[in-house]
Amino acid sequence: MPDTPETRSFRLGVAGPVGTGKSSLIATVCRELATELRLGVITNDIYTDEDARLLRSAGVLDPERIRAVETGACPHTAIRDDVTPNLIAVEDLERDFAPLDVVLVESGGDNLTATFSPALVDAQIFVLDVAGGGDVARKGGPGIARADLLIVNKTDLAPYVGVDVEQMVKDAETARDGKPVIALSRTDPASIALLTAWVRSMAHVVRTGDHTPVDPGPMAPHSHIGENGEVITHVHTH
Ligand SMILES: Nc1nc2c(ncn2[C@@H]2O[C@H](COP(=O)(O)OP(=O)(O)OP(=O)(O)O)[C@@H](O)[C@H]2O)c(=O)[nH]1
Repeated sequence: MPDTPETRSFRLGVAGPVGTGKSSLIATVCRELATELRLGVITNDIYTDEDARLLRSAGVLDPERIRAVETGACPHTAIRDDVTPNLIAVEDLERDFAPLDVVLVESGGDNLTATFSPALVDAQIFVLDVAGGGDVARKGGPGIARADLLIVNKTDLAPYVGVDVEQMVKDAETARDGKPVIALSRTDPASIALLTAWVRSMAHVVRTGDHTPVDPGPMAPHSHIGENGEVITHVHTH
């Protein structure tokens, strides 16, 4: 179905390495904003609908508004190269619950270089966590350097993993040339308020037509082991 101003939502991607807290962040956004904004969620998992089920069981949004895309072996392909299954899922959700204000699209947990195509989302959040090590923000990559928002997540764990959050945020800010960075923990209400303020303000900017989606750039060439043990190499050039 073609997009019309009435049915088109703000499509917000959430990407980042496995286990950095993407689903939890989406649950937090839903918990905080579901009474204020009309929300929907699309999850991407390789072989299951695990993330969608987890979010439904969190009870933060009408379960019907949370749908899963199973991506097959290469999770970033579904958010970067062949976004059709995700676009169909987003448009179905927008049609079934029209009008929606925001559809959050969670990528399958991947590596440091996976990013969304601007053909699928209007803006994207890249999620790191302190448990991945304090130096990870310095390693760069398209998501860290150019996502619309970078989250340094699970700051409550920093003392246990010996990470200096302030330094990690400084490193991230240096890598990002002034683009926003939020140090987040689900146990820190002030950090959650910063996140929801950002979502709210992006939703407004997108709605008023004052936002141009930016492509963070392609991911590096890499290989996966396929279901039958074969090596599958991907070279993403766009
Ligand atoms: N201490 C702490 N743990 C967190 C926080 N946010 C998420 N977690 C935990 O981190 C783990 C991974 O969180 P998820 O939200 O499932 O991470 P994900 O990035 O969606 O994971 P994949 O979809 O598998 O890539 C879970 O055990 C969460 O409970 C946080 O702010 N603090």
